[in-house]
Amino acid sequence: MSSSKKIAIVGSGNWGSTIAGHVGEKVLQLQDEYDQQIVMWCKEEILDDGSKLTEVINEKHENTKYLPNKILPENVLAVPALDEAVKDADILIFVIPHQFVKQTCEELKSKVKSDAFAITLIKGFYVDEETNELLLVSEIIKSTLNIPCLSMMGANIAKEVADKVFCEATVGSRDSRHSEIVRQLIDRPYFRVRFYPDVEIIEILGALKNVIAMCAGFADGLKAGFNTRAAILRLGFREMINFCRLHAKESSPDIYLESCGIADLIASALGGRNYNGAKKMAETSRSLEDIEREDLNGQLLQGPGTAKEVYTFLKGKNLLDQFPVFRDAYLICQGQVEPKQLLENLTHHPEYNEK
Ligand SMILES: NC(=O)C1=CN([C@@H]2O[C@H](COP(=O)(O)OP(=O)(O)OC[C@H]3O[C@@H](n4cnc5c(N)ncnc54)[C@H](O)[C@@H]3O)[C@@H](O)[C@H]2O)C=CC1
Ligand SMILES: O=C(CO)COP(=O)(O)O
Repeated sequence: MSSSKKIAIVGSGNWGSTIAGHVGEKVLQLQDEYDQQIVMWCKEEILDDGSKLTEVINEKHENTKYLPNKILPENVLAVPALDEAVKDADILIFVIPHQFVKQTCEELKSKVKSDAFAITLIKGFYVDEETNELLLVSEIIKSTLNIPCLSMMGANIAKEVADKVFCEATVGSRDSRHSEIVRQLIDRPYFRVRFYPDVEIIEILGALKNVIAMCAGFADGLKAGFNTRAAILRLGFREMINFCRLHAKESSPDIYLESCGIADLIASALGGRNYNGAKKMAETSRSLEDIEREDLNGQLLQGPGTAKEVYTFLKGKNLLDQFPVFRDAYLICQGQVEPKQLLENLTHHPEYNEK
């Protein structure tokens, strides 16, 4: 790595733009160690008034579509060409909706520096169709680009981070040099980070909480009592932990109590987009696809796609009965069962058979 490290943000949505601004401000304080310009890959779009999104971002220093009314530091440069954005980057921060990861990584093949490293902030995963095993975003980045990949997840609703409201996050890293760089770039008095070696579990928790947050939304939309809503979160969290244990039995037990675990679930179930979308669905009977398309102005829900992957994985392992909250979340998203079924099925949850 050269002495002045270059940073590329692969993504420019609601969280992508927020983190670009966050890191942009931070490198101004760090001076010589980091290139002072943050390059942010922005998939080009023509806005309603005919202007190009990248040009608007670079002229107004505001992502008017995905992070309106938040001014970005002037050292954040939106770049429409993916290969140009990552060229010479030493640190790549991946923050696109998970459904675009494979295609984006394919486009990046052989385009990144061999001694670069990546960190994923993306909440979602795939299931490999042949093996029925999880295919994590960090693994796709690692295997396609041939560079190490860390993960960072936590209770980080973008708008609040952009407003500099206190939050924390959990970073998965097995390399102390990379950890130190992430600490330098992210950690601030209002954004504290903690480190664990469990890159994969951190990432799986970040994906799973979107599904359980949707269940909280279904329950709230149905005006379930506070006790029932709490039960959904507890049983959902239990299923998250059990799901993680299917993947890696040796994770640090404390990881579930970190920001990437219980805290992200709480934040998302109080005010995340997946929660809000699911609540609207239960209240109005509009489909999640319609809600996403009509109400979110291009921002994307990660919960429905993840619910499908989780369902496929559990079905392939004949474990659906052990995970009724995850099972019902998918069936509700598909319109195959009514949201109220989720509440009715709680009484038969396998938790009650154990002790
Ligand atoms: N928004 C939030 O509060 C948080 C989001 N995250 C996670 O970060 C990831 C990215 O989320 P956001 O930045 O909020 O995105 P977003 O929900 O704002 O999505 C819009 C972005 O998707 C991009 N996009 C659309 N089609 C694309 C394609 N074919 N290829 C690549 N990009 C395409 C758009 O250009 C735009 O930048 C997600 O996995 C999300 O779960 C994590 C923490 C907080
Ligand atoms: O991940 C998030 C907060 O940590 C945001 O969740 P949503 O995508 O549901 O808004």
